Amino acid sequence: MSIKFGILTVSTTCSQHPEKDEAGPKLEKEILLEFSKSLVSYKKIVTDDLAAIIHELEFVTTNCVCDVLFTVGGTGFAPSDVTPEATKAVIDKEAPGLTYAMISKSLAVTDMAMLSRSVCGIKNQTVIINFPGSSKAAVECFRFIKSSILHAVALIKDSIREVETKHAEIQCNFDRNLSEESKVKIKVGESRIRKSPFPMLEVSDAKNIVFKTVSVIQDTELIPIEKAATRILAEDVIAPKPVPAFPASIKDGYAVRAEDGAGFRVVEYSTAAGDGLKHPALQRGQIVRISTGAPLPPGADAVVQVEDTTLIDVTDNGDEELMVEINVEPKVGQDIRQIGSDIEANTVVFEKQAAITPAYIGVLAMLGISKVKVIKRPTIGIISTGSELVSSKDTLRPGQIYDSNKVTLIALLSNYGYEAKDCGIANDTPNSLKAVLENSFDTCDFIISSGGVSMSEYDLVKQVLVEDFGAKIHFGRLNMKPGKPTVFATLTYREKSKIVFSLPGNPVSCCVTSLLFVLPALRYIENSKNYEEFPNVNVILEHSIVNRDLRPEYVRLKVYRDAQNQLIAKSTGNQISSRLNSMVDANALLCVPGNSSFETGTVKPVQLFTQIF
Ligand SMILES: Nc1nc2c(c(=O)[nH]1)N[C@H]1C(S)=C(S)[C@@H](COP(=O)(O)OP(=O)(O)OC[C@H]3O[C@@H](n4cnc5c(N)ncnc54)[C@H](O)[C@@H]3O)O[C@H]1N2
Ligand code: MOO
Ligand SMILES: [Mg+2]
Repeated sequence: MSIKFGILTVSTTCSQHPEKDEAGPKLEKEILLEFSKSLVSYKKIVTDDLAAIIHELEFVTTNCVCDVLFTVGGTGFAPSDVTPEATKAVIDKEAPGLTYAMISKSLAVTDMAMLSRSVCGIKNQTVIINFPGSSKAAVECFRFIKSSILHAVALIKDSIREVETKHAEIQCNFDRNLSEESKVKIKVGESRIRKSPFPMLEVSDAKNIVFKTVSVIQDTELIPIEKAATRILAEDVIAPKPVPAFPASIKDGYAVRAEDGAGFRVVEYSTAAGDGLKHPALQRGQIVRISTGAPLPPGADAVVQVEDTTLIDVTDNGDEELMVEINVEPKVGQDIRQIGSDIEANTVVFEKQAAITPAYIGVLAMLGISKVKVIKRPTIGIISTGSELVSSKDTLRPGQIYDSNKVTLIALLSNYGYEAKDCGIANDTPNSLKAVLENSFDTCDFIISSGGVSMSEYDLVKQVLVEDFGAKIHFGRLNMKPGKPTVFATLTYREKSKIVFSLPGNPVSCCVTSLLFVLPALRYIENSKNYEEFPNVNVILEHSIVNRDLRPEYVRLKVYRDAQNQLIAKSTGNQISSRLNSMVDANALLCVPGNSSFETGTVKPVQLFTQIF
């Protein structure tokens, strides 16, 4: 993150003779030495005048001229020293920790630090920090607080990436109680690898390795039915009560005694859905007006729909029916849902290992079941790696790009019902990778990272996994395009097993390998017995497809139905693995063997990973 600094020298003498200002220039030099990518965007000298200082502070903070503004001078006991008063008048929030740090560390240098009245605080998005006027003291104070500046600015600007990385580092160091550095050293010169040490595996072999390695989860949990869609039942569901629990009318009409047959009848009362049974049993010749879903009154054994009746008489005010003619011979049980006719009590409604669909949830609700026991899912964490990455909420510096993999992966998993946690972005340095991975292992069991797995000296993910976490790399290179450097690893962290997929950083490679390995692994872990691949369907190719690479290529296709209801497939355009647009409308993958082509009109099986709309 680049920071904009400001220096406001407060000195009546220097405002008249700027060449006498020593502290300002020395501080500037020190800032640029420490924050090489940052700049000092504001420099000014004002007199020791309360109004003049306030005016400058207001100007800088209102116009976001800088992120951190150091005032230099005017913090002592002299009558003219009013910088702290001006600062207090401007800031919204005080930052006494900064003041405390400066004073306590300065006391180790000189007792005179006792006389400092320095104030620090925040106004809008700017931190204001009062330094003493002597150049030595100003530079010293800067050194005392410089370690907090990056994080302070990131927090104020809500710079997600910087904050997450810092938190991960702090958390990691805190947990270990020591700032243990990564054991990995970046390879230089002749030690850089020029050939991958990992054998190139076929996709099918890699998948078998994944299925054999991931342990099948036995844990269960009780969750509210509202959250149960796509989850796997851990036990049979037995109906605690019948549905319906009372004989209910299927029609709007009249509850009758079938043996009374057709003819004129007295309408005793009316009953609607939701009404309880509060009336005595029907006697010969009596009927009850009834609505669909209402409980059948006692004594009634059939319902005659209103269309099969004629109104004969109403009350004087015309509101209530008195007499109706039943036009058809009713049959016993006609238009009645008997008790348990939808679901019988004490029967197995759903068997364990069923995947819960929305209608399952409705049936559970019908049975009065509000919680359901399901197979526990691993906690999933997503990491992006790359020093070039910035959250799309942040501002880009030259050479940086927005992180798209993390949000894509989280959304992709959510699409298939899996919740995943954002575990931040790691820089391509051993320490940052170690800290971010470690933080993810603290809270997650199934980690998906992207980037940093290919051949450069900054592709350090595998090394950090092995050297810092003792991971076993099950595979590190696959014969596929995109997705060649895909990594699958397992490790034990604080006595718990962790599964790690480190996917290639190219956005398409990351998506395709998620569909081919990550999702299958998650589904297999949860329900290995009923595991099924995404469906294969035959499609007609709208155009020829050529693969010039030696690796089998997983071409992204859009499958649609033509006017004759045939399934047609067309490519989603340029298939380069950086072009995420080739994924956006894709609903299928076609595997084209290395160095071969498929002709227009040929029928090929594709793997459908989402619906055909
Ligand atoms: N000498 C070789 N170089 C490369 C090989 C190889 O076999 N030999 N393989 C290539 C292939 S194939 C792929 S795929 C990539 C994979 O690289 P990494 O996994 O190491 O990923 P990075 O180098 O970190 O990044 C690659 C590319 O993707 C962009 N990226 C990374 N993360 C994100 C993200 N979260 N959001 C958006 N974009 C991201 C990154 O900026 C790079 O442009 O390696 C080839 N090289
Ligand atoms: O395998 Mo890389 O994933 O071609 O782009
Ligand atoms: Mg790389």
